[in-house]
Amino acid sequence: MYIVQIASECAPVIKAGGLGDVVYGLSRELELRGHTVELILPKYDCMRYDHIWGLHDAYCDLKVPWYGSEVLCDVLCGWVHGRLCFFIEPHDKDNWFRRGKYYGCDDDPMRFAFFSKAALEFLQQSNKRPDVIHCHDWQTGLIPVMLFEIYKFHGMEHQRVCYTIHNFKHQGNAGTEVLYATGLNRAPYYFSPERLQDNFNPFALNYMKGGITYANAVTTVSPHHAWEAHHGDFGYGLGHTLHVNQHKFKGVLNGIDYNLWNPKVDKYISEAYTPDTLENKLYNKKALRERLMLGHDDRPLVAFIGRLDEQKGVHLVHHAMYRALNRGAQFVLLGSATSASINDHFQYEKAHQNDNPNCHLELGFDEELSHLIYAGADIMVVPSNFEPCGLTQLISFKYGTVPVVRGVGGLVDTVFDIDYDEGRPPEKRNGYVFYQSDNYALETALDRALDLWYTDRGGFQQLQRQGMACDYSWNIPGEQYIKIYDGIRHR
Ligand SMILES: Nc1ncnc2c1ncn2[C@@H]1O[C@H](COP(=O)(O)OP(=O)(O)O[C@H]2O[C@H](CO)[C@@H](O)[C@H](O)[C@H]2O)[C@@H](O)[C@H]1O
Repeated sequence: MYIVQIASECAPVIKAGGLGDVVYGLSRELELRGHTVELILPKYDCMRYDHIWGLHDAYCDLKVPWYGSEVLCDVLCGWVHGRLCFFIEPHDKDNWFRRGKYYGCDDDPMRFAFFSKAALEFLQQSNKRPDVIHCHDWQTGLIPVMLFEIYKFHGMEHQRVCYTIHNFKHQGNAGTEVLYATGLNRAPYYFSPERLQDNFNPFALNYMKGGITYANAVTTVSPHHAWEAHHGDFGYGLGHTLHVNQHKFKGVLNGIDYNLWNPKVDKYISEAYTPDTLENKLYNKKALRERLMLGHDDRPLVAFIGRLDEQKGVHLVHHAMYRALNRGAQFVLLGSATSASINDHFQYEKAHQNDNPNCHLELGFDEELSHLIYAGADIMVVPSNFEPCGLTQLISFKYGTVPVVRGVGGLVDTVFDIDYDEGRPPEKRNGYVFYQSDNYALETALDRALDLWYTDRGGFQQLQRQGMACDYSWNIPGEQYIKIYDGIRHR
């Protein structure tokens, strides 16, 4: 099969969070299974050019219709750790992808509407006719809309779309201007409840709703979150739209790429290890402590890695830090804040903990350091308010780091409480789970993890090995996506 992935991220060249990991990991898995995969991405000024091999011009003077005129683009092509990627670079007066950041601009809806349009123009003009276009999140929600309303009539009638939602909270809203810019026009047609009209703001179009409505298959990134989004509050207003489209909606649990996330081969960690040589994990704890100038006494090390966003339960991250410190553990945080107020809060905490030999807060994005933290920590906290899948607990398992998580979304599908998950034999359990979102609930799980570390080192190591034995590779999800593609492609 010929599959084109269109997304706003692909790790490690463009990564703001888990979306990038998934786009890369899934593409690699599909290729390993013998399919042809190409990726289309924006060419941001701030992406990691050091991860692209052989970047060269692939298609010059791509003319993309925009507001009844045209925007000239170059398309460059290169390999990102073996994956063939096309990068679209518009020569526009607003410098859409030359902002020094991936997201967070007032005109994000217009930037990514343009990217979606340009990606389709590129396919159309370069005569690429994939069996399946797989697009991701709100940034590419307009792709199926434009494919079936415009490009279908220009030689692309056989293409089918799979649309994956990684985060329902960000849906992409715009007004009529986006219809005139993209050439969709016909405002009354699209501003209807069956098409793109937002379910709560009648004056807004909703890209994600468009993606759900027009795509041939819609997925989110875990079965439990699919249920929550459809039946609970986590669809952020799209529950009804999911209900109407339930015949084509399902949850497929993410995998992680064990070529990249694997303590046996990881080049960013100080000492390789496997379940059989778990004692070598200690060298990584030592290296992490040296790098962050932490003390070296015999204490457990608790970590958090993630975007510092309301989604991640920042109030509980804050509490986990103080609880861990009070219980005599060390605490390491790696995160970049998504709002000024959260950033200010953690900057204040960082200054406050500056001289503490048992605490380190690293505020920013640092891929290399994240690997060493996964390898060096004993316990990883994931106290999310909502979590469509969650990759940090999956990576933690592979590195023998025990997750302490809140039981929501994909965390429910992947973490099984060692003390309380009665539906599963003890040797298949792998972490600690709590359910409420107050401090006390977090303590009930974090304390149990720390108690085991303090009182039964052998038991703790056994739990680490049980996590390492779990298979959260792309193997099974890869197969599930192929089935979905097969079900929608034109025969
Ligand atoms: N400051 C930092 N420095 C270095 N690395 C950092 C970092 N902050 C985060 N990371 C890394 O980024 C990834 C984050 O994964 P998450 O599952 O938390 O994704 P996120 O919430 O962004 O995405 C959404 O998409 C993913 C993928 O579908 C879903 O798993 C998730 O639930 C959903 O919210 C991990 O690889 C983590 O190590």
